[in-house]
Amino acid sequence: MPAIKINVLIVENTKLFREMLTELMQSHHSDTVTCSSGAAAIETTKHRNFNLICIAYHLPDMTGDVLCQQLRSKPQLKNSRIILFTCEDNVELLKGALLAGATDIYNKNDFAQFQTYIERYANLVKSNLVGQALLIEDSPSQLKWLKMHLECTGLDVDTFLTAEAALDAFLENQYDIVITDMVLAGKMSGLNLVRNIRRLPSDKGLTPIFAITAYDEISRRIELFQVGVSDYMAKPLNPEELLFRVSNLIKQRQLYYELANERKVLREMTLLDPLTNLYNRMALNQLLPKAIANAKRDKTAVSLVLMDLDFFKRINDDYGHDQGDQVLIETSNWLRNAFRQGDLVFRWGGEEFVIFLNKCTLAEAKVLMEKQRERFERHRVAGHAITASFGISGFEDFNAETGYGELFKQADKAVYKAKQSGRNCVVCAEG
Ligand SMILES: Nc1nc2c(ncn2[C@@H]2O[C@H](COP(=O)(O)OP(=O)(O)OP(=O)(O)O)[C@@H](O)[C@H]2O)c(=O)[nH]1
Repeated sequence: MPAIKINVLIVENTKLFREMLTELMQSHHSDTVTCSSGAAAIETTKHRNFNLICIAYHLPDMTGDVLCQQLRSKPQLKNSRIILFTCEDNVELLKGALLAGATDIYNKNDFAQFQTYIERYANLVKSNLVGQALLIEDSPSQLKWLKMHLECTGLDVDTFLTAEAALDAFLENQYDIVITDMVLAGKMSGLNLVRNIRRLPSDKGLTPIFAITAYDEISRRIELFQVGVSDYMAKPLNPEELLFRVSNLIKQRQLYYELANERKVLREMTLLDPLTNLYNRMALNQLLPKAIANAKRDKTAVSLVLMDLDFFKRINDDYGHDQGDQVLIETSNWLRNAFRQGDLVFRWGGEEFVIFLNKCTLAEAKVLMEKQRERFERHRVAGHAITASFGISGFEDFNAETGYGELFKQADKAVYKAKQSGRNCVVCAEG
């Protein structure tokens, strides 16, 4: 059974477009009602709720934004998605429609875009989640209601009225998400339950926690995030929003596991540096010659950077080896997130890193590395002021015999020059 039934109201007086929309909605098994005027839509929604309303901007008796405003004022349609359709690109008109309460606006001439939107919406609504949820709520009726909605998505749900009992279950079992009210029946509050979970070592402590609260004030929200909840919603809960948010958290969690597993496999293959989790020298020897040969074949420019931290030995000598390690770890985390997909970052050894920049000319690489150099200058790394020197080589001449070995040699010479020139600078190889 799908978690949420899609009820659609289509307000459109052009027969062809009305039929196109109806067909699309029915292909996703939604209940569809059609009207051809604003007045008919107002009448139809007198006592009915729709979670999706599609309105043509030009209706025989009113414009779509006026109808949108009237529908929005009905309490049962407060949270509906209202989509307006127009053929016009008039910015003021579009702005007015959003102000009137439209969720989004689609151009009638780009039906494919709307099809994609509906597919995504339908997939999310009907998504079959696989996982185990721990649900804690002190009101038995609310607990039953929440359990029913969560189970409709495919989740297995264990329920508890108190945090104490829930925590015992949490320690014994493997849950993909914890959904908890903040005010609970026992002595332990929802906040304390979150604190207890976050304190746990290992992956258990990272389980997504979704908080439900009766009080939606800024200070409470900040408090929730501070103790470590992943997301929250204030009562009264809208089941559709709740399920989307819960589904997002579970998918993020699953993605995290997939990445963690991938990393484990790589480490086992001894391609990752154990301290920084960056690719190591062995990975470099496997990946770089191939990447450079591919670039040559595709005639795309690439650049190779050698980055060497300046006076790194002093950190070890003055603050200890652990602090030195922290600097290396934080530097690696920076570098890992600093470049585009397709670029590769390696720990070459000690405090030396190699960065392969795909589809990047020497001039572009210089600008990028200048930014990284400034970043070191501006921000402390693991609490320490440290700078770095960069040597860059690149190839744009695709007929030349230059391969990985030559590029590496040139970058190495350039970084040597950077060190000789006083460090904290970027030097490009002369070719
Ligand atoms: N903490 C820590 N230190 C390391 C690691 N690998 C290498 N080192 C240290 O890194 C230091 C590198 O020192 P040097 O080669 O003199 O380089 P530097 O002090 O950065 O000086 P310049 O490169 O000339 O600016 C040595 O003291 C190594 O022991 C590591 O994994 N962790």
